[in-house]
Amino acid sequence: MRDKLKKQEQKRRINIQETAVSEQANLLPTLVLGAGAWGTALAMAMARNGHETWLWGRDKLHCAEMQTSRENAKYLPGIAFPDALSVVDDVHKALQNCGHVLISVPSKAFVESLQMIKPVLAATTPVSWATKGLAPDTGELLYDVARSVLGENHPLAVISGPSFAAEVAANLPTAFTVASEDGDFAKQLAGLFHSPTLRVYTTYDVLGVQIGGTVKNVLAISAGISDGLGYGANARAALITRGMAEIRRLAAALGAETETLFGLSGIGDLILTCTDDQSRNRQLGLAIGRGLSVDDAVKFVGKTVEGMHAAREVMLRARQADIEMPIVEQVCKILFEGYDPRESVQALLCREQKAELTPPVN
Ligand SMILES: NC(=O)C1=CN([C@@H]2O[C@H](COP(=O)(O)OP(=O)(O)OC[C@H]3O[C@@H](n4cnc5c(N)ncnc54)[C@H](O)[C@@H]3O)[C@@H](O)[C@H]2O)C=CC1
Ligand SMILES: O=C(CO)COP(=O)(O)O
Repeated sequence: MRDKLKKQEQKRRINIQETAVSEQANLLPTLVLGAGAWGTALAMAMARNGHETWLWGRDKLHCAEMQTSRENAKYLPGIAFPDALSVVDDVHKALQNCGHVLISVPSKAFVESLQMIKPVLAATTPVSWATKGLAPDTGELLYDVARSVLGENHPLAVISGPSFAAEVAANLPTAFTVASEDGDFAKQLAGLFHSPTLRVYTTYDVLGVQIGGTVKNVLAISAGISDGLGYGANARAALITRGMAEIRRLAAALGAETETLFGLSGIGDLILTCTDDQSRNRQLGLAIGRGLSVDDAVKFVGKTVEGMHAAREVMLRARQADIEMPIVEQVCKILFEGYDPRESVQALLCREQKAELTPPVN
């Protein structure tokens, strides 16, 4: 009886996989721009589903190495590329022939990537990105930046959620969210990734997903600082919870759905990055808390730390919206004004007494 059930389950799984692969096979290839950790892991996830995926990186030598070794030894060593993944040299040709572009570069290179694809891309090719952050200086949401550079005709989507590249590449169970105002595109994009190890949810709330994914990086720096100072588990939990209140205030002020912030791209990613040492934002905070100067901590981590880039812009958006974000404010003071992390924690503790919840007014 047990064997029969096992066989039925195996058959069901094979059927699901075959359906997914045959549906995806009808789609034109996806071009992933950015051969760092995340771009590569996402490309591998699609290719494992049988979807033809092209990976492009700006570093020609790195790309040549990947073509020969069939792995990204620089960012994800020891994990072989699936057959459906190819590393491409000619980005213009790939842009002209792909069915979808996924941008996975750091936020500081996002506009540059859009400007590169704009003149070459067919008029209605969908564009998605996995970049987390805001436009440098202006603090604009990347969705707005993409609309303004690409115009109205390209369906757009954001990929976000609690997902370390190394774990996705290693095929460990993961869930994340795809957000788009175009429901069909959201479903199609989610389908490219969805597999027995990768659950992909869809939403229309592009605003909430972007805010959660951006602010959690700044908060992960604060959690790292607190842990680096040795302040303990209570302090970390307080920072995560009060940090969540800051995300919620900013999101509400900008018009996002509160529910999104309690989903994968909000609390999910906040917990992940504030608590696990794989997070580069947390690593930066830990190094600062343990006594390194900000410059030395940046060198020590030596990788993309989006919270460092987003902190000022998040604060700018908070001031424009006239809301308080005291943890983000203290992170900015430590990162850019030379504040001692201990003074900053004191400043947070010495804030006036507040109610967590007040009774509703009749
Ligand atoms: N690594 C992770 O686990 C995750 C990363 N992300 C986000 O994905 C984005 C990319 O991060 P990672 O891949 O981790 O960074 P990374 O540091 O591993 O790689 C970034 C890549 O972008 C390339 N790059 C930089 N400027 C470029 C440009 N102008 N044009 C083309 N390529 C350029 C670099 O050469 C490098 O290969 C970030 O916004 C990050 O927050 C999101 C979720 C998970
Ligand atoms: O966004 C991430 C996981 O969801 C990666 O976090 P870090 O950029 O802090 O490593």
